[in-house]
Amino acid sequence: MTVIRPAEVAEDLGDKLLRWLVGQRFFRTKGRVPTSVHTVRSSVLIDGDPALVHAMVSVDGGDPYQLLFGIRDHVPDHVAHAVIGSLAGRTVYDAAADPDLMTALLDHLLAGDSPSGLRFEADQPIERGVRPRQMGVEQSNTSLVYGLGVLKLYRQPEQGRSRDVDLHRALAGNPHIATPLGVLTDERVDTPVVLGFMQRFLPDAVEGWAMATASVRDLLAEGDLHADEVGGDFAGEAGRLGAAVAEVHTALAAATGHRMIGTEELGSEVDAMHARLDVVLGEVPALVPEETMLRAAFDAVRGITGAVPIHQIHGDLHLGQVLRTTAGWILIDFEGEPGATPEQRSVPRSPLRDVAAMLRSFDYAAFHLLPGDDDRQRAARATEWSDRNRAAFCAGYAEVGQDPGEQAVLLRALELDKAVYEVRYEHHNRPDWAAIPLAAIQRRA
Ligand SMILES: Nc1ncnc2c1ncn2[C@@H]1O[C@H](COP(=O)(O)OP(=O)(O)O)[C@@H](O)[C@H]1O
Ligand SMILES: O=P(O)(O)O[C@H]1O[C@H](CO)[C@@H](O[C@H]2O[C@H](CO)[C@@H](O)[C@H](O)[C@H]2O)[C@H](O)[C@H]1O
Repeated sequence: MTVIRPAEVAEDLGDKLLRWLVGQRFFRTKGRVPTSVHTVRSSVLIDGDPALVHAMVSVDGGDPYQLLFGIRDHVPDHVAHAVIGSLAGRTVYDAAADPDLMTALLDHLLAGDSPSGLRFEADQPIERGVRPRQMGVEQSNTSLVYGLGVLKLYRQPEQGRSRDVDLHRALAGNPHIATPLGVLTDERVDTPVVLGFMQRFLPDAVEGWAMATASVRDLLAEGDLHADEVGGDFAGEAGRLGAAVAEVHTALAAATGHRMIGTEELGSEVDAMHARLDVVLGEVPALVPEETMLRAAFDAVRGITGAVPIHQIHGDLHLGQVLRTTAGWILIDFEGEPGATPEQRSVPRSPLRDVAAMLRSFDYAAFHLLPGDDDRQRAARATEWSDRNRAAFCAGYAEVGQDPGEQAVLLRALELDKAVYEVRYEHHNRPDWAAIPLAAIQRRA
């Protein structure tokens, strides 16, 4: 009789696994057809029917993905959508979709001393036997809600330390983060890899992006009223968000250290902005007419005479990374700058970089309904919304931290640098939206 070889489930599934992976949001090797899978390491966490296999699987030799294979003789209806293929008459599927196996997974981890080489270090007591549900949001990882906690499994975990975990732990007790509850580590390798992070689940959380865009929609639906007159005005929230971001910055500076930089280091920042622009100009011809203006805005930073503070910041702040709860604004996902190496992400930065990123996000929220729309009145309303909320955010920030308006030259350069990044991001990922950052750059000419 043919048997399943747990250590080679990925190889034995072969093309079926590749086809499944290509359809997953977390699969990053888009644009070319993958051809091979290789199990870097694996452990059988549960043997029998069902079985659970944890595997780190490399595709075409790239950084491994974290996969959880469920294996059953007969799959119940509720996991039918997660089937990857069959082997030796048994069905193999994505176990993250199976609450029974995910209940068993957490219990296995909490039991400790696991021969599987997976270790869960709890920051707070965690209840056992809780049946989870998958978060079910658009996300690049996989999150499971276990009662009061949400466990995020990193689908393509980074080697070495996790910035997300380290900064959350450094901020433990801060009211503007989701409390860290525990960390899942892979100890089958010499340098442990963080595979998962559990944090307090916030059942009443609403994403800032959802709130902001609902407010914009309310304004655009009104012919006669202004931003401060419509029901869904967001400026109060924008101000509170600014204060929350400033509080987190102050706490990060206190917990992880801060220092001042002068002309020389600012000059290196400017060089980096030019280098990023060089890349995007080569890829997106529509940006070429803005080159002179952009370079002048970057070079203006060389003229800043006073010292500028730097410390650890969020690094990827936008309205999709902030949640409004009944207790206030929460910042999530401190993984840092997307696309950057772990070393680049851990470099201390000006907190204005986060401010600039959030200001860009207000512009996105304002204009996301308008690409391809040349109705001047709607564009004027969107501009009104953006200006009002950007100003409110900065005013809220200034109540707690340094007034961003006092560093207008640096803020402008950072905002344009972010918009250049966005032009490239949209060009590759959401071409319909490329007009949003491009128009913002053109407006600031
Ligand atoms: N602690 C939490 N409580 C409630 N919802 C959360 C929590 N953390 C994240 N979320 C929700 O899950 C989404 C994805 O989370 P995120 O950490 O950004 O995952 P990813 O890195 O996979 O994109 C968030 O946008 C938010 O809607
Ligand atoms: O996946 P991440 O959250 O790390 O960030 C990436 O995707 C973001 C889009 O979801 C993208 O953000 C851009 O679009 C947002 C609206 O969807 C907007 O609020 C941001 O200002 C804009 O940068 C982010 O750039 C990208 O890295």
